[in-house]
Amino acid sequence: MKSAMITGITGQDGSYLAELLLAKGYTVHGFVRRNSSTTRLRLDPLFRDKKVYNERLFLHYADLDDATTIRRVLNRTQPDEMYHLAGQSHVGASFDIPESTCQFTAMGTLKLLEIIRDLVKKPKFLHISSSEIFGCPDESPQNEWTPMRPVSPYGVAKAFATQMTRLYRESFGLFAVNVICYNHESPRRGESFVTRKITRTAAEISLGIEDKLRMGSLDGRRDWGYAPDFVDAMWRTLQQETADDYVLATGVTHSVKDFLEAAFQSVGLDWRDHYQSDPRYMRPAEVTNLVGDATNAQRKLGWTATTKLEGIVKSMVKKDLELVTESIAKQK
Ligand SMILES: C[C@H]1O[C@H](OP(=O)(O)OP(=O)(O)OC[C@H]2O[C@@H](n3cnc4c(=O)[nH]c(N)nc43)[C@H](O)[C@@H]2O)[C@@H](O)[C@@H](O)C1=O
Repeated sequence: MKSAMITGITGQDGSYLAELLLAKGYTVHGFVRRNSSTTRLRLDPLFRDKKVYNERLFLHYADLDDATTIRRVLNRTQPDEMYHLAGQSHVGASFDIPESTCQFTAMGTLKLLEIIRDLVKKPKFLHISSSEIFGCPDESPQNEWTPMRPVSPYGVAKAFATQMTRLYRESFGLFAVNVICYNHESPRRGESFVTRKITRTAAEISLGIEDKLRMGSLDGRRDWGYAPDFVDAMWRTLQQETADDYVLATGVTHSVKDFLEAAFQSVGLDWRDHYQSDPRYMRPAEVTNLVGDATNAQRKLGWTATTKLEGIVKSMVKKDLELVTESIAKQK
């Protein structure tokens, strides 16, 4: 049976990917950062299955800049596939912390590529890139050949890592893939991203424990897909004979305002009664209208994004209503 290593296993995509690979019979390893909390909520369902937890799921401490530990663990575990999903992924935050964003997202990826280049048994490597590499592009929709014109420190870091992944494929012969992911959401999305912030606050307002939703610009449009669809495509990319780059997107955009309206409507509220503009959430530069062309993924992987935004909003609001209700009950 195959084995895989996942960086960023505790995140939204990492947890869905771990589930998918375990269901396919893989042994799954994950790198996790050491901190004082051992709570890993998104992996809890996997930890509860004692057979999986004891025999096929292994977590290893290593920060992305700890090359010695990463090399040692990779030498010991010898995975067939490596999915590199970790890094500072908040675009807004990258304007406040550009150095650490580049250290982990850009240099962290280069370090992994360097380690793999030296391994005797080289795993197939996937780098999760981002539509942020296109920034404000001249063409729409964007594909794998659209020039990179990033407008955030995060986008610049991802552009560097994407180009390095291509270079290690073309110059050093690694099986190295970029998946250029447009926004992808789910009930496991981090609460500081706009979709989850909206669904969480809509749930709180409808249950009477919050009144206002403070936000930045509502004008941006996003090509929003569903995270479990995206991790399925990630797995497919490493089952191919040759490595390539793939845009993963739905090809349809909606505005932040559309999302807001849909989420509030689903709990019977009008967002205009609760929305408050807050300059803290405005960014120095915005990508306004990114939309992806996933033809390459469709043709080579047989993949299309299946879940529509309406279904994503509903599933997120439903989960947040459950979570907020639970936390209110605990406080009583
Ligand atoms: C593809 C790409 O996708 C994601 O990056 P993002 O598109 O920046 O996602 P977001 O949910 O932070 O913002 C979406 C939009 O919503 C606006 N917005 C308004 N008010 C708030 C607000 O209060 N919070 C946030 N976070 N955004 C706000 C914000 O200005 C922007 O126009 C990451 O996964 C990234 O890793 C990635 O690769």
